[in-house]
Amino acid sequence: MTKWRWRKELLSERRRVPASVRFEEAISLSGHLTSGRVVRPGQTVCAFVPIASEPGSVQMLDDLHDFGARVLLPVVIGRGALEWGWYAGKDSLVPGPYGLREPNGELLGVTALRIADMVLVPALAVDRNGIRLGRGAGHYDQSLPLASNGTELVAVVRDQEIFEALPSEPHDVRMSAVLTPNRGLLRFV
Ligand SMILES: Nc1nc2c(c(=O)[nH]1)N(C=O)[C@@H](CNc1ccc(C(=O)N[C@@H](CCC(=O)O)C(=O)O)cc1)CN2
Ligand SMILES: Nc1ncnc2c1ncn2[C@@H]1O[C@H](COP(=O)(O)OP(=O)(O)OP(=O)(O)O)[C@@H](O)[C@H]1O
Repeated sequence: MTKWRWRKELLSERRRVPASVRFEEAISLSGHLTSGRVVRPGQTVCAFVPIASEPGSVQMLDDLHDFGARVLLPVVIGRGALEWGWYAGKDSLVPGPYGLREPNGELLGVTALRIADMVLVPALAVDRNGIRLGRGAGHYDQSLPLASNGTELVAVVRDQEIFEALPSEPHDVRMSAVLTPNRGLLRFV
């Protein structure tokens, strides 16, 4: 099956998930992130503001922040690597392209993710080898090679979105772990 076909099916599955289930799943994701086993206070985490049916919530960003993590969010500038800005609370988010909400503060440049200890990467699915399927804009595939060695790259998906094998291309950056509501953080070997 092509990447395009996978995306279409995964998105239509996600749209069928009731809001109440998404809400509970977001609480679980947040619980894992602030359990002390995934992120430590003082660490820098690149996160994302979920759109449409993506797993997670703005509350999760607040929880991470209250836990003591420093939270960076992506800002889309053109078609290349993502820019980054600090998350400074719900009220600091402003509308961006594709219905995104983005931080309104200073842009820190594309290399800001070098300071991240962990990057939470939005994904439609991930496979057992850490191959991630995104929305197909290629922003993360261009940004993730700029992260420092040892930075944990974590695909955030629903429990049903881990598959045996997904189509991959040479530019796809492998994830080091996946985070799901019910299984928590699973590292790929
Ligand atoms: N929350 C989030 N932030 C992100 C990404 C993402 O996938 N999710 N990106 C990952 O690269 C970058 C933005 N790229 C994007 C590329 C395409 C669409 C998109 O196709 N949006 C749909 C609406 C959403 C839906 O119906 O599911 C659209 O515009 O029709 C969104 C973001 C940076 N920030
Ligand atoms: N490192 C790169 N350099 C240049 N172009 C790239 C790179 N990575 C991806 N692209 C371009 O982006 C397109 C989409 O890539 P891909 O299908 O892997 O996106 P994705 O990982 O699913 O999406 P995203 O990263 O936006 O969440 C590719 O067809 C390619 O043209």
